[in-house]
Order: sequence, then structure tokens, then C-alpha cells
Amino acid sequence: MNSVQQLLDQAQYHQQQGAIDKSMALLGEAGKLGNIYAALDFAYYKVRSDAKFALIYLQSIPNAQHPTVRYHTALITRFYVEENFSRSVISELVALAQSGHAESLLVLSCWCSEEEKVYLQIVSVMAKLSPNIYRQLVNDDRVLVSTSLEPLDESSIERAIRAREAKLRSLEHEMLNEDISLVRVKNALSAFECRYLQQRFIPLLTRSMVANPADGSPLVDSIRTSDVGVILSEMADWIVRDIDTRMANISKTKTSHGEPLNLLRYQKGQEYKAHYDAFSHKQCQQTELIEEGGQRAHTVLAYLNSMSSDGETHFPKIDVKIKPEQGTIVSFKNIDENNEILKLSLHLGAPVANGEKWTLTKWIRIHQTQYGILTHGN
Ligand SMILES: O=C(O)CCC(=O)C(=O)O
Ligand SMILES: [Fe+2]
Repeated sequence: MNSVQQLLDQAQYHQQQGAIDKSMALLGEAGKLGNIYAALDFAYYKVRSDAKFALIYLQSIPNAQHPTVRYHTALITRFYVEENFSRSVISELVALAQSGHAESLLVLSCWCSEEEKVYLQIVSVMAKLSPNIYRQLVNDDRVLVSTSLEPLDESSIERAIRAREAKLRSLEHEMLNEDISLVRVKNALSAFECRYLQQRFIPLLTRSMVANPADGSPLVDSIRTSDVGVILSEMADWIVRDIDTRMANISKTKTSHGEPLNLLRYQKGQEYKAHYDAFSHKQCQQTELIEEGGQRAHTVLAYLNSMSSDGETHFPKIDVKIKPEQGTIVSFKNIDENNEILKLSLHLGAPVANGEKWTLTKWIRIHQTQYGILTHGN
């Protein structure tokens, strides 16, 4: 019989040969023998075509009750099967959170608004049981770390989550310009989500690039001087998936057509000069670009902090300037129905005069992307 190590070695060999199905099947076997990470890799590989199969598999492995496996089982149920919070998923997250599982505590803190009493209960548990994560990602002055551990109140948590779902469903979509379907939605992200994205993904930041007009290769250019962090599929946790899906819904596009989310940080003096997000005709002929979903049809931006009078997103041809306000999402079209660039979509991120400006950009292609399929399935 094969040992776990032999299975992992064989899986790596087949992966290098490009035999992905075979490689994943071996990881599935290693998972059945007790390797959690192999089991999760296999489950996430399968989930894109058959979510129920992935769930049955995870329930069949010897570590089905390990907190990491339970958390991913809940995530797969929520994002691939039910597409909403069911009562049983909430219940599972609460049980995991109560035992100190950091990711579950983060998801619940994110979904229970900071004004809710239950939010303080959740972050108090985090302060006690996951103090490092608490300090990095939450750090709320109202929490007294010495307080004894209160049991989490499941029904208050469910009520808070339902209230947030209802609030997100009823947000006003303001049409700022019909020609490019420029829509603004205020309060689409909570302050917690905005802080979370900055603090969790700050280590990803590097100097921004633009696509070389000649061959599409990445190029440093004075047109875009911010730093960028690309949140790849393997980093797309519960909170990121949720925001990614919300951005797709606001732009009425498919999650499977999205590029990875780009976290942008502009420091004093940095800017993104006037540009189109759509690719040029020449770029559109590159095989790599075609294989990655083709033309960029839509752009969705989220502002993660508010600016007083600088750093606005300016659309000079339609005379619209958008002031960055924390939690606001903006969506617009880059091309018309014949896939021609909409000239009115020309826009710029004005220079930052003071402090920093943080945004999240999602570009959406006309066809499926690798990231879209990997993260959300077909
Ligand atoms: O930062 C802004 O206001 C604009 C960003 C932008 O144009 C982009 O990311 O494509
Ligand atoms: Fe842009």
C-alpha cells in the first residue's frame, strides 16, 4: 500500500507532467489517509465541477472534524451550494468561533456590524483565543482583554447576519452616467471589510505595472505610480470571495469572468493618469490575453478609505468626479456592444495630496478567466 509521502511524491510528478487529473486523484487518496492539505486541494479542485461530490469527499476523510476541514466544508456549502448563509452554516461558524478558530471569528466579526452588541462578544473571544490575529486585524478599544470568555449567542449572531444581508440587498444604485453605465453604490463595504483588506493584504504590495501596448507584458510606467497587491485565487478567503461576488453583482457580471482583485495603495503624490481599462486592438490579438478571457468589459472600484478633496476618480469626457468615500463601490463599462472601446470611459485617479488612498479594483473580461473559474467555478 502507498504511504502518504509516496502519494504526494507521485502527485507532484504527475503535476509536473501536466497530468492534473491524475495528480489531483493522488492527492485525494493522500487526503483519505489523513493529509488535510492534500484533501483540501483535491476538494477545491473538484468543487468547480461538482460541489456536492467535494462535500461528500470531505465528510468521508478521517479528519472531517478538524476545525480547518469543518471551516472549508462550511465555506464550500455557503459559496458553491447554497450561495447564502443558511442556518446550519451560521451554526457551524459559531461553534468553530467559540473554540477559537481564527478565520471563523473573522467571518463573524465581519458579518456582525460594529454597532451590534454581539460584535463585541465575538471580538472579545478573538482577543482572548487568537490575540495576534486580533491585534493585527481588529484592535477595538472597547474590548477589555481580561474579561472572562462569554459564550457566543447564536441567535443574536444570526439576527445580525440577516440584518446585514437585508441592508446589502436594499442599497441604492445611483446611475451617474447612462452611456458607460456608471453606477455608484455607497456603503457597499463595511468599515471592517475595508480595514481587513488593507491589513491582511498589505504584504502583497509591489510597484504597479501597466500592460505593454506592444505585447501585453507587464511594464513599470509613470502613468500608474501606486503600489498594487494582486489577491490570487489561493488567497481568496471567505471575506474576499464575498466582496468579489458583491462587486460582480453590482456590475451585473459573472464571477467566473473576473480578474483577481487588485488592492491599490496611492501615497502622497501618486496617481493613475488618464487611461482606458479596455485593451487596445493590438493587445486583444495576443493569445495569452485571449486565453485569459479577452477584452476587459467592465471595471468595478471600491474605496477603502475616505479622502477630503484629493485622489478623486475623474471621468473627464463625461465631466464626472467621484470622491473616494470608504465603502463606496463604483462600476462602469469599458466597451460597447460591438466590443469597441467606449471613449467616454476615459478616467484617471487624481494625485493624492495628503495621506494615502486605498482602493480595490476588479476588471471583468468578456469570457471566463482562470481566476474566475478557480475561485468561483463555472
Ligand atoms: O484610483 C482610481 O481612482 C482609479 C483606479 C483605476 O482607474 C483602475 O484601477 O483602473
Ligand atoms: Fe482604470
